[in-house]
Amino acid sequence: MLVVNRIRKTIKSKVILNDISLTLNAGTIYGFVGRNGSGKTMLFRAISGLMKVDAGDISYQGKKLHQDFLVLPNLGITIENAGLYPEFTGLKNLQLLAKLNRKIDTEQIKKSIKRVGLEPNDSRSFRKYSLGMKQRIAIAQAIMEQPDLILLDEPTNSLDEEGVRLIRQVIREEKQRGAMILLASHNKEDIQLLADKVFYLDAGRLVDEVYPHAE
Ligand SMILES: Nc1ncnc2c1ncn2[C@@H]1O[C@H](COP(=O)(O)OP(=O)(O)OP(=O)(O)O)[C@@H](O)[C@H]1O
Repeated sequence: MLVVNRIRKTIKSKVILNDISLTLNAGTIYGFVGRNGSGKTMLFRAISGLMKVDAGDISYQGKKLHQDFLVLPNLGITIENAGLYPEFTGLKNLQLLAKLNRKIDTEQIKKSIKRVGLEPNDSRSFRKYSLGMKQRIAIAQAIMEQPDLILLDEPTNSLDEEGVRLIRQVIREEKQRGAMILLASHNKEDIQLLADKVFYLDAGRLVDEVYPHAE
């Protein structure tokens, strides 16, 4: 279980996250919606541990972030530019990242690349990838270690129709595997089709909890 307890964040006197509390469970997809700049990405950064909050706390399986661990363990995330090297292939990039945790081997990395519809042995460097391919490899990286918690920020952005279908299927499979998934998206269909529960953010505040199939 992930518990976000009254977190606040102010940057340059602007309140970015305003007293946000959430209790989230495994095997569930949570949708986060709201206008540009409403705080979805910042909330994900706070939950992952990439950004410290000014007040409140975040705990996962009873352990506190920044106290018991620096970043959440067993976390897959697409929000950052994943730190991929432009000169290396997608596979080589993921192999380098996988070395950090030493949890998976090349076969498992290749499987993850295939799952998002890319060719693991593609010899092109990441620099030459199209926007959609970059998006796919970021998702492959987020899921490759079978994390318990997956944070996806606009995962279907810049994907073609087939890519959107495929990535939605991957997200469903990850849920079935038991992962907790946080999904920020401006794509209404993503939210309606995938989310079990939806939170609405407005100017850093969690204003509403809405149900995706209500409309
Ligand atoms: N590096 C930064 N430094 C200062 N303020 C920032 C920074 N990044 C984002 N912000 C501010 O934080 C607020 C929340 O931004 P955030 O990126 O979380 O919004 P979002 O809901 O993800 O938006 P979008 O729908 O455009 O992705 C905005 O007011 C934004 O200007």
